[in-house]
Amino acid sequence: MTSEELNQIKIQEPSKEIYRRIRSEWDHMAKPLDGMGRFEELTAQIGAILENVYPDISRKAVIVMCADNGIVEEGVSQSGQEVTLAVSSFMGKNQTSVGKMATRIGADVIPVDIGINHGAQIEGVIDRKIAHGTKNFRKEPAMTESETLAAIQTGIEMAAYCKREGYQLLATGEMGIGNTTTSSAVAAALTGLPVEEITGRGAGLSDEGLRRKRNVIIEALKKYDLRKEETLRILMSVGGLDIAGLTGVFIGGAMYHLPVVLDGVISAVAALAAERLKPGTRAYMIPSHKSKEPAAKQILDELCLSPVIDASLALGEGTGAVMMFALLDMALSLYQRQTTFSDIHVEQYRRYTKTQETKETGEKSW
Ligand SMILES: O=C(O)c1ccc[n+]([C@@H]2O[C@H](COP(=O)([O-])O)[C@@H](O)[C@H]2O)c1
Ligand SMILES: Cc1cc2nc[nH]c2cc1C
Repeated sequence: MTSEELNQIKIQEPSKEIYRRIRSEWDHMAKPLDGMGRFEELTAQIGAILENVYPDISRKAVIVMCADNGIVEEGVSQSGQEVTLAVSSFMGKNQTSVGKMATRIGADVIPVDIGINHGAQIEGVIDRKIAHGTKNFRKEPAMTESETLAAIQTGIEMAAYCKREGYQLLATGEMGIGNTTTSSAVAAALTGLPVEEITGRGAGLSDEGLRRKRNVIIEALKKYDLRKEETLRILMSVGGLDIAGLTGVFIGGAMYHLPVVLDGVISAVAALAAERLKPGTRAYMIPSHKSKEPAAKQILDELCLSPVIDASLALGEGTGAVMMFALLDMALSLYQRQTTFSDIHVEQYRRYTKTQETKETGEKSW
């Protein structure tokens, strides 16, 4: 994919009419007004995206982008790159955390090798390797422009594949040692927020390691002199193949009308990159949780996405998004098998306040 081809992609809005109808259906149900809280809004958004007043989300998949990061050489993570291969190999057998959680609720895990630093073909992992990991961004840009665009294209193609396979709800996940460093660097460059404020300990790091991680990012941001609006150059310089791949999954979700549930900080950074590259993509994003990593809250605020789970999760792989799958399943099962006020012979509750009136008309601006 060329940057020109990326520029030409058009994102349409989800259906406001279906959104309004679903909000109104929730109001007919025998329950307090807005009793299902944020889930009324989120299920309406899912229906609007899938263009169905009674959306079916029985087929769900989490696309897990697996890749290595050259910056790990600088001691920004507790382990080495070999752990990416080790965990990804188990993921191919559905034996990591996300596999266990997804199996429990009948969702599929689709691991993608988009850049693991190893030559082996991994059983159960889709081989879309673009490079054997990225370069060490302290010394040179993490990726070339064509690698970055190829990673975005891979993500878009994975969303297209899921659409063809009949999935109705996607989630983003990743596995890659060092990717909280790349995520914090991309987050700082996209938002202009101070590195100290948005860089955490990732999978686990000593005080000295955290100081080193912050300094490496500060130094790189000076070196590349990135402007907030240069999304592609930011991804290339200090990002990763997994982040760029997930950026593509968000864009693909919007192109093929599939809702995409975010996971943790890496997903959130990719979501912001997607919205910056293709404004309007945000309307297809479903928040899940607020990661323990400090950048997550700031990025979600920037996207005006409000997570429903606040449990200091920091596992990655798409685990928090799969938890959200279960919650959405429950909310929709209630909606689909609804008992209405007329079923129980009680008059429907009315809306009185101004905000309630807005909800009644179902006005939604994405
Ligand atoms: O999802 C998150 O918010 C999250 C927060 C901290 C760590 N992780 C996971 O931990 C790995 C990155 O940690 P690190 O310390 O190597 O940058 C990577 O494989 C992520 O899936 C994930
Ligand atoms: C073991 C392990 C599993 C992971 N899953 C996602 N990130 C991870 C990081 C580590 C270190």
